[in-house]
Amino acid sequence: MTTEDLFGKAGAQYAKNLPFVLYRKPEADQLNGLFQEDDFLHKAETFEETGFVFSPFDKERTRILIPGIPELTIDFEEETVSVKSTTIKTESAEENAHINLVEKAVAAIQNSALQKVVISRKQNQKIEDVTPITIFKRLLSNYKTAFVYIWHHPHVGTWLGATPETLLSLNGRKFETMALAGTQKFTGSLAVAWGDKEIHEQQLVTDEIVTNLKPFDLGSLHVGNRETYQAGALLHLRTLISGTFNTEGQNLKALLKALHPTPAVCGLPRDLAKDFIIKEENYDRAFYTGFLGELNILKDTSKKRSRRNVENLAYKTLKNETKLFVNLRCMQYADSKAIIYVGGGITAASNPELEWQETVNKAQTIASVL
Ligand SMILES: C=C(O[C@@H]1C=C(C(=O)O)C=C[C@H]1O)C(=O)O
Repeated sequence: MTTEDLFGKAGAQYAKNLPFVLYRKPEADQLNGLFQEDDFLHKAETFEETGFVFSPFDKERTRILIPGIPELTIDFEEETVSVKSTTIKTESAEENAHINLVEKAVAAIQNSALQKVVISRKQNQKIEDVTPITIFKRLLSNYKTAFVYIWHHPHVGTWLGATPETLLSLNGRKFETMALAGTQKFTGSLAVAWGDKEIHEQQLVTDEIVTNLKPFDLGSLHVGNRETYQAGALLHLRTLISGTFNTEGQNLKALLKALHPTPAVCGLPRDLAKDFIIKEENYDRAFYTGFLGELNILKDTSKKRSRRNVENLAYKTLKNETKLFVNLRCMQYADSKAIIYVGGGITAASNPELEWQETVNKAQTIASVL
């Protein structure tokens, strides 16, 4: 299918108010899409389903599935789309409420076993005369290293995002995940200094992911070096974590239960952080900080034709692949407004005003495509 056909199909689907998702994986040279012919709300219950899963932050709530095998484009080339960036306007009441909540989180960390908690908020932004598919095109053009998507379901709404964070990539016995935390503005160079707060906060995430993976039947585990990673106008600290399981066909449900929500979006210890979030945040995160992506898609992973394997060409290596991302840097599209979701990790060393500013910076990177 051509890119134009895929966009045409998505536009028609949106006009008919039927479920669909369009997405591009990080650095990929293909655009993918999945379309549903009716408005049935399918659920991902066992994680043995095939399709595209869209899961809320709260594991107890419905995880939505658009079933099937994704269509892909063969001629995808990113257009460079220029946009006049919208500037976020914040209210002082929002600022005070966020700062108070961060202060409360710091006090809870000082006075209990809580070590880190991610505090977030939503920000409404007026938009005019722009379709969600146009916003998606702008995200594609601005965030080449991100997982970029537009997801629509008539019973749920329209969500868009460009997330820098992989939750889990699983192909046969091989897996990859990452610890991403710590934020500063990108000002032209990756050679930046990081404070102790950010290094500590990110190390907590790495350690917790490794601890949660250890009970599985691992063949190997590799924890990469901590590196500075650019996500649009922001920089983060990132550690890639990869390895193999001893057998194929891991219990995906159990793995996701172990990994999600990571301390990058919830906190540590997980239950204490989650209780704090549910009790204190005072709004519904819905799909923000949940996860999304391809579930159990059969992929041909055989090596490209070479002299050595030419006689083996009859034996294609078909493996089930799952590629899930954390739903960050995202927004909900509603008639004339975008609801942008942003947060940041709080530790004992957090400065409440700086944490507020971090959420403004994050909202601003998303608003730059509106
Ligand atoms: C929670 C968000 O991002 C997470 C929190 C970060 C931080 O606290 O510095 C950085 C990257 C993400 O792990 C968000 O973007 O809304």
